[in-house]
Amino acid sequence: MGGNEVRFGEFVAVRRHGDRGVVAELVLDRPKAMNAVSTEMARSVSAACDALAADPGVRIVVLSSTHERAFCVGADLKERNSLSDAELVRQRPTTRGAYGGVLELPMPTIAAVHGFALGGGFELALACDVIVADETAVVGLPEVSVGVIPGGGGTQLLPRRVGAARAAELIFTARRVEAAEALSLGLVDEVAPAGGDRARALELAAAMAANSPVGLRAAKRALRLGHGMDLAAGLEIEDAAWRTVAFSGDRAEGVAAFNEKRKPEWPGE
Ligand SMILES: CCCCCCCCCCCCC[C@H](O)CC(=O)SCCNC(=O)CCNC(=O)[C@H](O)C(C)(C)COP(=O)(O)OP(=O)(O)OC[C@H]1O[C@@H](n2cnc3c(N)ncnc32)[C@H](O)[C@@H]1OP(=O)(O)O
Repeated sequence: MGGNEVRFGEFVAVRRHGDRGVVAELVLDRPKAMNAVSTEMARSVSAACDALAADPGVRIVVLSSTHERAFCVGADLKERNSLSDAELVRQRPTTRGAYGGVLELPMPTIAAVHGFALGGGFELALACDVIVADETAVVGLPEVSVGVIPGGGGTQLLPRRVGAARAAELIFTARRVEAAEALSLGLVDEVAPAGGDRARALELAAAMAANSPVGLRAAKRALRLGHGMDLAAGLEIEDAAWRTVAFSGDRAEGVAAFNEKRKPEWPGE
């Protein structure tokens, strides 16, 4: 891939975009296996997420793929075929680290999906806040067709996106959903022209990254923690998040910049 990137193992890279690299792109780069999530790949995704979460200079993360026909095809079924039961159990915390790592990134995340995003591949996208697809995207949770269940958060994240009944239909039928229907069902949030998912995701990321990094992270906390709560409890979550920005340098700079009619220079604290 070249350019300004940091590699995490053989199959994952992080590239930085924008002035001061405020947008980080976490790139799935295992083209020989359509980005199937092996133990090694999960370890690398987990390590990349740990590094991004700890970097205050990263305002937005975009999850993308170098494979021409796939975002990610899910768990590595070849590797799984060779694992003993004990090895499968031993391997799960590593894979959990990858899915939990993406889900728990403290800054807004955008998945750029083209081609196949199936099983654990779509679950990685579901762990992001926004999913930008292109016209070639085909998404789904086919796990029950191979004798397992969506084990990367899909049984919990999908209903939160499309409702319990539609999530049940999609998981029980194991069917694949093409881009136009995926958009109509709310499985993805935008559909760009074929080949345009990454460019659109980076464009969206740049627009978000122009805003206060403190505000972005506090708003994500409120959205994530409050989702599904009753209104009173959710408002308490919002109040707690508000307190983390109310006395921040970003708030002072944002208000001053507005009144001085200039672009803010966010201190990020
Ligand atoms: C959020 C917090 C949660 C915390 C808990 C987290 C716990 C962590 C553990 C969970 C991990 C996720 C688990 C997940 O839910 C389970 C799964 O993902 S099961 C797998 C689901 N995926 C699939 O079923 C897709 C399988 N593949 C296909 O259907 C087809 O390959 C295709 C993608 C539709 C493409 O079809 P074709 O174009 O015809 O191409 P081929 O089929 O010939 O494939 C090309 C080449 O790629 C290999 N390949 C494809 N998919 C996989 C795969 N999943 N694993 C390994 N290899 C794959 C295929 O074998 C071919 O290889 P070749 O034969 O050429 O060597």
